[in-house]
Amino acid sequence: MLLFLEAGFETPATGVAWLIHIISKHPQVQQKIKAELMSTGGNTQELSIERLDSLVYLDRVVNEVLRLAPPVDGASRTLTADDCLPDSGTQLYKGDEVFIPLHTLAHDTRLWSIDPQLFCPERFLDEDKKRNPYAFIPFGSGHRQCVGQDLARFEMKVIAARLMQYVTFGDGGPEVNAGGHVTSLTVMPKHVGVTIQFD
Ligand code: HEM
Repeated sequence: MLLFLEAGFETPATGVAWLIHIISKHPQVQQKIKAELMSTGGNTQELSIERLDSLVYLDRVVNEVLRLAPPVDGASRTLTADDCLPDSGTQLYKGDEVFIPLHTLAHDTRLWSIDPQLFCPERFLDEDKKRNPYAFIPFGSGHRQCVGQDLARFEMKVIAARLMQYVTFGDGGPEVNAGGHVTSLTVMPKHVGVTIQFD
């Protein structure tokens, strides 16, 4: 239970902080989310499961936030048997700990067609749809992958949709909204300063 609280509290909160920081610098992305909300329900404020499911552009935005700024930057595995890496032939031994750099994979130019430094939700629709399956694993992979990932995506999507129904975020300027990062349990944005306009 404690693990669930520890693993499940800060992570989506960090994801939402990154989302607000990033979309504040991309007004056109906010306009597209708002347009999608209008086209799927007009002025109604209700966010049913069906309506949330139909917000496919918002899914791409959440994915792109998790790719550009993954709240967890790595996972690790301990080898239970000797093995070697397929391409390089590097020998690994039982008991070795291997670090899987989730952030690095998500920013490796060899694995992405569209510049991975760019915030581009459309990449999940276009060129990068057929990417290497391990290029984007913000919740890890395999049988120890994050058990809370559906809940986390749902939380981020509901919060983003609700916010976009009521407000538009503006960039608070190069210093207060400088981003950067600070690492504790998660990798959080260091400087988030946005303006909030009520629509
Ligand atoms: C954006 C939010 C989240 C991110 C980025 C995230 C990321 C991760 C990552 C990278 C791992 C390690 C996976 C691996 O080793 O392959 C993990 C494990 C875990 N996560 Fe999440 N997580 C998030 C939200 C949540 C939530 C909401 C919960 C629970 C309510 C949760 C519960 C757990 C648990 C219990 C584990 C350990 C699983 C195991 O060892 O079998 N996480 N998470």
